[in-house]
Amino acid sequence: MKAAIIGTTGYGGAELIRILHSHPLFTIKSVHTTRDEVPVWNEYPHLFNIMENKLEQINPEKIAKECDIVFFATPTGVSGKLVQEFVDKEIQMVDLSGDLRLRNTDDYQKWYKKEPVSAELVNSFVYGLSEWNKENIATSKRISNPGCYPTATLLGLAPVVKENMILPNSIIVDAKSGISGAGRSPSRANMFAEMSENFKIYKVNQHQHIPEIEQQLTDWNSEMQAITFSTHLLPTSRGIMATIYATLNKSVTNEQMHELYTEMYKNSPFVRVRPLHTYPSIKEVTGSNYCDIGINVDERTGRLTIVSVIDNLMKGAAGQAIQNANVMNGYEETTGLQFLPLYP
Ligand SMILES: NC(=O)C1=CN([C@@H]2O[C@H](COP(=O)(O)OP(=O)(O)OC[C@H]3O[C@@H](n4cnc5c(N)ncnc54)[C@H](OP(=O)(O)O)[C@@H]3O)[C@@H](O)[C@H]2O)C=CC1
Ligand SMILES: CC(=O)N[C@@H](CCC(=O)OP(=O)(O)O)C(=O)O
Repeated sequence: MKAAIIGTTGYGGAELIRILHSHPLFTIKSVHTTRDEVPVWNEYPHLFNIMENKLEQINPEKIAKECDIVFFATPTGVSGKLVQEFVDKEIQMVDLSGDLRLRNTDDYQKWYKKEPVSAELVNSFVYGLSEWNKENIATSKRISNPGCYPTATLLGLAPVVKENMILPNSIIVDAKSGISGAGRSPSRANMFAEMSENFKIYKVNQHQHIPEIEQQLTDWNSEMQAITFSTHLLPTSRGIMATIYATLNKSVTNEQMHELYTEMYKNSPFVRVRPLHTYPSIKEVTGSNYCDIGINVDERTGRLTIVSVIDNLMKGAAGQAIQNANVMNGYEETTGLQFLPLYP
């Protein structure tokens, strides 16, 4: 299948190139920009002598004629508009932004502070949390890829929320992300001198991923209530760790909880539930599409601690986008994604 990438010069676009370049079933037909039509390696010297493509302006007619699938690695507020230029065309779409995830368009307006696209357009996209929405992804041609923090958080919480094992108002998510999560556009807050040897909290109780996480939690279990969700910036390039706390609604042992997680993810090749009393670090998934999860039941407090780690650019963005494209096309979900974590 022939693929086009829009938003190529950003970090998500670069990661899509890294995966698609060696994918056996997709080839990169065209890569797009709103800036100069220069060879990709001008923008990304690490692709010198590897990728000959020139960046091209975005021409929806031409892209739809030449390609079978288009990936939008474009900012929120941009994707929603671009997608509308493709809806009347025969082409599969995978969008990495937040524009097509929230079914309640008032929520979008409130949390993103931008004009939403129509609910009809949002509803024509399937939410691409690959592990838990496979049937819908397989029969769709339009995927709205989850946010990076929601991916780590939701994969961590799914077993206990679906099995109704926690108090509905007790979820606290303490999440941390590497700086590439903020994209490639420079900002003062993300400069080396600001971020090296530093650790910051940001968007306190205001993060735009809160309604996305709550939407999925209540889809799974209508009892679920508002969550507390805090985001922090780590002085690393990649990686997300979500440390999640929730109060159990009954007495459960560590062994029972571990069995539940292992059972629920036994058919999910990218989710690795760690053995009891071992916990993942972000470096153990860097460069790969894995989400690694460690759990612990604190018998003293009756609370569950869940640690969920991903690479924000892989399982949190481009990796999951390709996983969804695989599922959408009936390919094995791991195709072209079997990267080992890059360690150390
Ligand atoms: N970084 C991450 O870890 C994650 C990102 N996401 C989401 O994925 C999307 C891409 O993220 P990321 O790669 O980090 O973002 P970047 O800011 O790094 O890149 C976005 C790219 O979009 C292109 N772009 C900007 N404005 C327009 C426009 N008006 N029309 C067309 N293209 C435009 C730019 O390319 P050019 O200037 O060449 O046109 C730019 O390089 C975002 O929506 C982000 O929220 C989701 C999960 C994780
Ligand atoms: C580290 C960092 O700044 N991360 C970004 C993730 C943004 C993102 O992925 O945006 P959408 O999913 O909403 O499109 C943030 O916290 O806003």
